[in-house]
Amino acid sequence: MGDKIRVMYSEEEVDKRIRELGEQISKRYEGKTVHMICVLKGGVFFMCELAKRITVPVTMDFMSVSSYGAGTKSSGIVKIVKDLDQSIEGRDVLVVEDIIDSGRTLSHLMKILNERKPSSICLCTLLDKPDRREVDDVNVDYTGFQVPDEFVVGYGLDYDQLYRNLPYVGVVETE
Ligand SMILES: O=P(O)(O)OC[C@H]1O[C@H](OP(=O)(O)OP(=O)(O)O)[C@H](O)[C@@H]1O
Ligand SMILES: Nc1nc2[nH]cnc2c(=O)[nH]1
Repeated sequence: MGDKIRVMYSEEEVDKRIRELGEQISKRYEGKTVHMICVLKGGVFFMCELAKRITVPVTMDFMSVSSYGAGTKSSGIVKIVKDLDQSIEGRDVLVVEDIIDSGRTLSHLMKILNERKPSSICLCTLLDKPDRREVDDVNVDYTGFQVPDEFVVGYGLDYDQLYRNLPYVGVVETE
């Protein structure tokens, strides 16, 4: 019973990479407080693990967005389903995502957040699928892994809401 999942990045590989990202981010924000914004739901697992590896002071907020899609294709118009609880004006913001695919969600979201006048804003994603990009204005500051054009699950990423809790990144094998 259940789908077969092929491991793409093991728990150990993901943990190691998150530690490296945590070190880089801690250096960049030395002397500052980093205000981490998690894009729900997929970003939650990465956000928690990354936050534990950051050594400068951290505050957190959460946001949920959905794309107005035409069919299955994202239009890139982002509707805010749950907005941030706090203002980001004057803060050093780090947006944390699980995956960037077409780039449409983040392109739109970063514009919305920039209008709120943060002191700085960076984007960190666990996974990036550059081959799928449809927009060219998404600047990714920190990437865990670049992945090929396969549908990945685990570490926050779902398939029909399942598999988010897998402690590794994998691909659902269809036979
Ligand atoms: O680059 P794009 O093509 O715009 O796709 C990326 C978006 O898709 C995923 O979210 P999803 O809509 O699956 O929501 P979820 O995190 O709640 O599963 C991911 O977390 C990004 O927000
Ligand atoms: N779960 C999942 N969600 C996505 N959203 C965009 N690309 C992907 C993917 O590969 N897996």
